[in-house]
Amino acid sequence: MQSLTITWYPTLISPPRLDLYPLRQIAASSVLSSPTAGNKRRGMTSRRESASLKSLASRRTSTGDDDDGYCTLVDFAGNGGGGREGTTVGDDLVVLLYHLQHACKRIASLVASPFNSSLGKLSVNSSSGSDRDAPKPLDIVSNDIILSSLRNSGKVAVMASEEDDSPTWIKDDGPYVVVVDPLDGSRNIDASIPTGTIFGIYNRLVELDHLPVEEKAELNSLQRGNRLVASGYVLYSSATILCVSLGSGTHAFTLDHSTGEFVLTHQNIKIPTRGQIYSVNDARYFDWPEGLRKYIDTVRQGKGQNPKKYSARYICSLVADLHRTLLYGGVAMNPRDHLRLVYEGNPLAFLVEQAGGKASDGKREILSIQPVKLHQRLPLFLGSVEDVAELESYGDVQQTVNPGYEV
Ligand SMILES: O=P(O)(O)OC[C@H]1O[C@](O)(COP(=O)(O)O)[C@@H](O)[C@@H]1O
Repeated sequence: MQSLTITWYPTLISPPRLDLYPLRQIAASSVLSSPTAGNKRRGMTSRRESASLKSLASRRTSTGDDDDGYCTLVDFAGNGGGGREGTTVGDDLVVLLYHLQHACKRIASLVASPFNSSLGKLSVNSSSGSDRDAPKPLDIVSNDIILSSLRNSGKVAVMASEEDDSPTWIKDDGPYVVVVDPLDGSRNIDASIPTGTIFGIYNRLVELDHLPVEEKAELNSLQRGNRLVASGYVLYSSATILCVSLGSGTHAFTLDHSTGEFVLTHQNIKIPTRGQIYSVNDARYFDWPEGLRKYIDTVRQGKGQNPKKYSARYICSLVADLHRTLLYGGVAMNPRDHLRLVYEGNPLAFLVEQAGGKASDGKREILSIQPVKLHQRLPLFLGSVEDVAELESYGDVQQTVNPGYEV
């Protein structure tokens, strides 16, 4: 992949390396803490009383309840919030999350920067000859930002990205594998339409350590979605929202620009079991199979299992369309083989299932599909359990006709 050197106006300083940084100090460090609401508490724990940090952490519950109600992502994860049932979130994962969220803040400021508007418009020729869309400079810069954050974390063995033909091996003993779409929806960026970063985190498969680098990089990246340790997205919109699952529930944090922190705003998101919204590019109606047409015609008229007339919403930006679906219910879909299993389908399916929803390719559960190649594409149906199940019951919902759309 081509690399690009671009100067931009950074609004946030680079973080200190936290690879071996004791986790409990992350929450206490004055470099990382917010200067406002949590100030008093953090100041209290910064030095003299660092020994009492552990007791402070245990006072704050894993549900994210805090003495002043201000709970950052690092506080939440560092205090065990959202870990798989009966387990806490390990220090390594918190360090990795810290670096990832910092990278996303940098991308957020880039996406919104008046000095980089032209970056959204250009396309960079991809030399790979693959069937992937030509990346925009912003895609490449975002990719570089994520890669450097993963390197700095010291916790990642391999990164597999939409922007690279093959996975990048980073560190032999990194405990994690990260799959990522650094900037999804960038085709719309010059119109300031919301975009997003999507990521998934797996454990490194130690049983593959003896293999040549290229081989183990690829096999580590092709893990089934049901092996995900964590996944998330960051939505760059009117608010910048980081939505994550660490294996128990789906939680969203909103960027507080006054402190530069992601703050817990939506704990334990539950997708309504039924919605009243469908989200799809329905200009493709005449290329759809019979089953999908019937389903959409039925719910539009209020003649489905939910006897209400459905409404259409389609931003054409996957993270934004999914975020709305998580909150309001319904179904977000792309019925053609377009979205990628490894770094779009799986991470989003994990979030949807952790929020009590359903994720399907129209026939199979997304998380059960064994990926066979990094940039594998598939149809995607995500949303409310009952809506996705009803849609699947029409049988023929995957679009196989794909004339090659220009827009
Ligand atoms: O053209 P369609 O089928 O409506 O696809 C739109 C989808 O493609 C995306 O833009 C992703 O495509 P890329 O990964 O190629 O950028 C999504 O954000 C959006 O949901």
